[in-house]
Amino acid sequence: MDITSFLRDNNLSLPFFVLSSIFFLLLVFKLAKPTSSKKLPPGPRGLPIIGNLHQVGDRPHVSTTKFAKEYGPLISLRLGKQILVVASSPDAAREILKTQDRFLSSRVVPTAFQQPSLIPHSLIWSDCNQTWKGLRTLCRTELFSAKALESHSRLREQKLGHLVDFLRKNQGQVINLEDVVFITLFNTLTSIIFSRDFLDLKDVHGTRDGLNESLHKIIKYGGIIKDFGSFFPILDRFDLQGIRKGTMKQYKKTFAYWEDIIEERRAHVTSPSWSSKNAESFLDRMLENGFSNDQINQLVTELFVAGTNTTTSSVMWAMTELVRHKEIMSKIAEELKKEIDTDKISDSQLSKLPYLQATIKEAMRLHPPVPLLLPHMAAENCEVMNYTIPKNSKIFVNLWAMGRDPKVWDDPLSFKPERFIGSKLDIKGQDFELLPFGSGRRMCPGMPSGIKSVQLILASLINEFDLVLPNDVDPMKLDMSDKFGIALKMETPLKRHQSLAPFLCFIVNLLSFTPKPTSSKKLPPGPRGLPIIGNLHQVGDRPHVSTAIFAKEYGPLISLRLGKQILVVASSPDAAREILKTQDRFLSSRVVPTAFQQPSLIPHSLIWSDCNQTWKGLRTLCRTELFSAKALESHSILREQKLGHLVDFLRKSQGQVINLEDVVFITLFNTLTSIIFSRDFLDLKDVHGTRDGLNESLHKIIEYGGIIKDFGSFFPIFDKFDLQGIRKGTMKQYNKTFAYWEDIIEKRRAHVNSPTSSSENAESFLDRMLENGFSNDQINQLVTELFVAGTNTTTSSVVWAMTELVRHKEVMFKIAEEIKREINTDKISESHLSKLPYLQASIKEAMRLHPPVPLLLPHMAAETCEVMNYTIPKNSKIFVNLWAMGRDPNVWDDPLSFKPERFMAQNWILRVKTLSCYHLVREKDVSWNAIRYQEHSTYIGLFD
Ligand code: HEM
Repeated sequence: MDITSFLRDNNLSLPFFVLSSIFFLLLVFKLAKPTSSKKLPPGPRGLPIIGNLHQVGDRPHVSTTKFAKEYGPLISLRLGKQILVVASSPDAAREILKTQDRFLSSRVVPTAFQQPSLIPHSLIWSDCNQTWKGLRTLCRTELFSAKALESHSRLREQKLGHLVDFLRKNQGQVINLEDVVFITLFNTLTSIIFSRDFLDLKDVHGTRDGLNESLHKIIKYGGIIKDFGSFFPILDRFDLQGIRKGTMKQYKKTFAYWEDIIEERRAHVTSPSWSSKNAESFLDRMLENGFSNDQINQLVTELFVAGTNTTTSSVMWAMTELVRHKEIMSKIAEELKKEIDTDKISDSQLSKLPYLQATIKEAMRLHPPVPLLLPHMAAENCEVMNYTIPKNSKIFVNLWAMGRDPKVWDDPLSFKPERFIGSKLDIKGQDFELLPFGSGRRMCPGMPSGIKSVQLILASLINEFDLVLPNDVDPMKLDMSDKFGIALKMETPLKRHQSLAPFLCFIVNLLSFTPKPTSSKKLPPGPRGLPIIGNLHQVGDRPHVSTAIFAKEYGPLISLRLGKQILVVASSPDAAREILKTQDRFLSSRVVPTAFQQPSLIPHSLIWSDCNQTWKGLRTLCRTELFSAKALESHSILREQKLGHLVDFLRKSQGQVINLEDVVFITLFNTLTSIIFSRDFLDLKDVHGTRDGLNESLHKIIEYGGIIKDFGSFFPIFDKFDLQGIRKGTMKQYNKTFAYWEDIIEKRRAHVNSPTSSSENAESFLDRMLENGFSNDQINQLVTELFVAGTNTTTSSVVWAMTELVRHKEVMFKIAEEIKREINTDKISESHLSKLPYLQASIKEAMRLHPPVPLLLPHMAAETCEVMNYTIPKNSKIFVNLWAMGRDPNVWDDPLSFKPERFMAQNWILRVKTLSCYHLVREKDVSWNAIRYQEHSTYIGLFD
């Protein structure tokens, strides 16, 4: 029957038939498409906007293991906009890495590696495209095939020989085990790639620097978990955490090490006489394949980053377990004795060491160097264990959770290599309960080389050295916690254990490993805090006062915890000396207050930079042009002129209510703007009424900078959101401020850049900055810092001193007498100051009781270090409480009295920049009010 007769027979119209057929087909299609109606894998409930961000923590392999216990082997989380799926059972891993491998093998590029010039050439971060296939094939053939491994075996053995020789020669000395293993592996790889070593085992004492430091920084950037740009794509392009920029900086430093070698070999390879048989290294092979410098740099760095850190981490974890399990170490030593009859162990002998191999598997089970694999990404929506994984989800496989799961392993937390003896279970990607190198198309291509290196290093070390814990230290008390990164490392590496001193087996001689003196020491004492917020509720709005009270109870060096931030406060001269002198090198970094964390400006900061090149350059420029004796001398006329304006103004305003703080501020500000821009910006006459315009903006910036309850800094997870609007508010005021001198900069830039310009024509500090090639951002940042740091502190000193003089008329009279006696001109000039010791003593006394920056600006510990027998952990914020010291009866007699006489006998040096208080004393009929005390100002007088 045809359709027309069917319709006719059933009394149906054609349109009705067509519509119902479409409806029917859609229904069938919908029912047949299994994924769309499925749900996301279960997981913990998140918060609005941030999702589960606050629940992931710094050790995501551990937190997701906990979630897996509650929600099952496949869970999903939401970090901002990003969906994360984590598999934590062998079955879930099999579905992801085998069944759905085709759809789930794309990559999510971590922010650090999103470098436009390099990422198109990436092996690790490309999706499974042609570039990726070509690179994997090249690496397989030239680096990891049986033939390639064989041809590199001599190199590997040679580098290991250097390590063993080095350890032998350094018996009894402090050695950083992790670093020497890293250097050995790194030099092996650079020898294969560039035919030369780049690092030197002898440099291992002391801190890392140069190439070694840059590589570790790249690895660190790559391992950043709290990468907010990836959670909130809207923020991504701003690189607010400086991850992309920081990584690129280190990349460039790294590339410079082999730039010349590439050029030299490129000349060879492209010469007409070149033949493939001449190829000496992997570099030659890349050049033969027409690789550009960017392609070479990218591949080489990826091999370094992926290959050295993971292998080092595997060796370190295995070694640590062996130190804890002497019986296993002895069994390996026996196996070596039985099977190896040569002096040196070679690649080819490794297959005879099954117990060593079992030990390595066991160490990788408990401590997989890449605990979540590298992040995979779903290229398509697809289905795993009856759940939907949406396109673009990030996917992790939690090897750490599987390795410790009692459903998968008997007695999972015990270290028992025996479990692998006689078992077919291997680490080569076929057994889904044990996948240290991954599985499927993204599996580690370097596995054959990685396994060989770990086996060879461990065998050689155990063969030559007997690792024991001296001083009867219980090895089971070693700290086994780990730290998440590109490769999982020990939180307290082996070298750090003070008591861990492995010694040579046959020559009984100590070979100790870096004992960091800090590890056994405690934090300075302090009041007990609450969970999460710590001591936040106890600090109050006047931290110099609250910490002075704590110091009375807990001693001169205390520690507090504000959220995540550790705060150390010194309140005695001895503690201050240790911080500012003895440990100055380690404790002089800065914590940038939220207000000043402005990506475009902060790299140019003088106040907030660590003691780096920028900082040194800016300090030198300021010293020469602003604060040297010559510069001070050349600006003295300006200073006296502005002071003259203030005196005139006060004379004219007799009998009126004057805000002393504001007129002093304006005077100092105009002095500084005249030095910098050759003009005044504020007008004394505007002082009546409220502050507005530039004056208001500057005060708002100061206010933002001084906010104490800055929650972003206590809870870094919130920092990026700027919930209190501190960064945004400051930037708004900055922009308003900069507008005041924008035109002046442009005008002077045209002058300075003109062909007729000469250095001798420089009229102002602005001209000097322009001569030095400063950008507008650099100028704005330095100028604002000078204003903020210089004017407010000096104003505060003047106002406090003046207030004390008003309270102590007898001191005021003595100063007046001194001036009358010593100075016989009408106007006081700067050259008169040395004749006024009592005035100077009064200023010292005011500064003792009212230090304008009572806690100094926050310092930061660049390294963990020791002060007064306590540990100050790296990244702690450090304050020195001048206010407490100035009022301490152990330091000063009768500390609360204002007595300039106490300074008369001594020869204390204090540089004073202003004398406005003196003039006010002479004009006794002027009154003032509204003195706003800057008791908790956070600004230092750079030149006070
Ligand atoms: C014990 C040492 C090593 C371990 C435990 C290890 C582990 C891993 C893991 C787990 C992955 C990610 C797999 C995935 O995302 O599914 C990986 C990827 C990778 N590894 Fe290794 N690795 C080691 C040594 C090496 C070495 C020596 C090299 C090269 C010199 C290397 C080069 C790579 C590369 C290039 C990738 C990315 C592959 C791709 O995305 O296609 N690895 N490795």
